[in-house]
Amino acid sequence: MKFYSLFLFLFFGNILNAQLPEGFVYAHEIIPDLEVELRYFSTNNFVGKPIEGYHANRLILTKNAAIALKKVQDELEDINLCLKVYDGYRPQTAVNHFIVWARDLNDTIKKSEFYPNVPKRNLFLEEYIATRSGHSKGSTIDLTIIDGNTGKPLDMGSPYDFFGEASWVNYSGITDIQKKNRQLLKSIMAKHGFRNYPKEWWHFTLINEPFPQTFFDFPVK
Ligand SMILES: C[C@@H](N)C(=O)N[C@H](C)C(=O)O
Ligand SMILES: [Zn+2]
Repeated sequence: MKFYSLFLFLFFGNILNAQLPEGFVYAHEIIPDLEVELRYFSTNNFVGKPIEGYHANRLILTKNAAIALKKVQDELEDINLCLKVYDGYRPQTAVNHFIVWARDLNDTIKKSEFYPNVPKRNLFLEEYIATRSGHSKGSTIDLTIIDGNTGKPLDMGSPYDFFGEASWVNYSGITDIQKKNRQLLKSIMAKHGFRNYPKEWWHFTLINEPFPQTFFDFPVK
């Protein structure tokens, strides 16, 4: 029976993955209980609109990144915590949408929420958003930790995609609990092969990423 289930999983898994480039998976195939809220598929992001290239709330990652992330999730579940992912593979089309949005300096509808202290014209310059993003290589993830019972995110001292010093990993103006939560995320991700981006506590890249030179541009659907 077990063999039969495995056969079905591999067979249908391969059909589902057929639209994805070799080496990519839907993260739920590897981590079925992963919480995913792709912010760029929604209006709850720094642009205030759904971002081009995102057609579904489906997390796509390289298979290597998904397997490593599963180990993080398993370890967190042992202490009644879980991961919540806000972004993973990001098509270049989406990055191009950010670039076009950034040129319109009059559109600051989400400034007070996401970048109150950084001039819009500096968001790329100060490296809060990249014109060629690691996300497009498929092994970079934006995520936080949530409570296993309530589903509430741990307090990280600043919200996801808050661009500014308060989101720098080593920012000193946060409480000890917030520092401890950031360190927990950073250390458990490091243990399973991910390095953190010092300006964003939520942004991690698999150190041995399989496509270090390739920026993909297939849609998220
Ligand atoms: C936009 C933000 N979530 C992010 O991922 N920033 C980094 C620098 C990127 O765009 O790759
Ligand atoms: Zn990121």
